[in-house]
Amino acid sequence: MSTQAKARRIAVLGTRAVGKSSLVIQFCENHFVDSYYPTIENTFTKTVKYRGLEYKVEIMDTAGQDEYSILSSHHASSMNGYVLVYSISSKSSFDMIKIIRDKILDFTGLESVPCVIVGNKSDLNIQRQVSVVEGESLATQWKCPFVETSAKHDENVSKIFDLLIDSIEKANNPPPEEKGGCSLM
Ligand SMILES: Nc1nc2c(ncn2[C@@H]2O[C@H](COP(=O)(O)OP(=O)(O)OP(=O)(O)O)[C@@H](O)[C@H]2O)c(=O)[nH]1
Repeated sequence: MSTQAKARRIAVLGTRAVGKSSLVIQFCENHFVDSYYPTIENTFTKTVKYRGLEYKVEIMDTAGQDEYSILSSHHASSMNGYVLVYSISSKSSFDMIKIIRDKILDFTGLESVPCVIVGNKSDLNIQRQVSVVEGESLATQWKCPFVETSAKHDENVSKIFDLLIDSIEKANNPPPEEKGGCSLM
């Protein structure tokens, strides 16, 4: 017998042409779009199973942001979690996710939010401008997961959403804090 799926809202953010739509389309519709059509805004829904529970995930694919574009309060505050995408072949797209995260924190007034850092286009290794170590150290700094993906080759795409749901659930149900010195035997 299945219980009702939990609803979770996720925004996919990053600068232009890093592959946000390609990742979402690969995840939800299992194909890769080679051509480039700038997105205005699209919402996709997919039911995923995670740790035996069903989640109805609403994924908002946004228009590419830059340092000047205003992140709407809709994108920034009504979400359960965020996918922050850069392209491994673009250093400036990596710098942009730091600006976008700052904007989210400003909007929400929180010190941290559930997010996953995604270095997309891992198939373009020959054009790499951002090392794996740079991605990993940002993730360590932000205490969030990091994954390199290829929407083109369908590598690690579903992992993005597993990692993010895991982070969202951990943020919603934090493990009980260890109480210093005193434990119940
Ligand atoms: N080689 C390679 N190309 C990719 C990959 N993902 C996306 N692309 C290509 O990169 C271009 C931009 O992809 P989109 O998915 O439209 O990028 P976007 O971030 O949604 O772009 P905006 O809507 O402008 O913000 C397209 O030509 C894609 O085919 C990938 O993993 N590898």
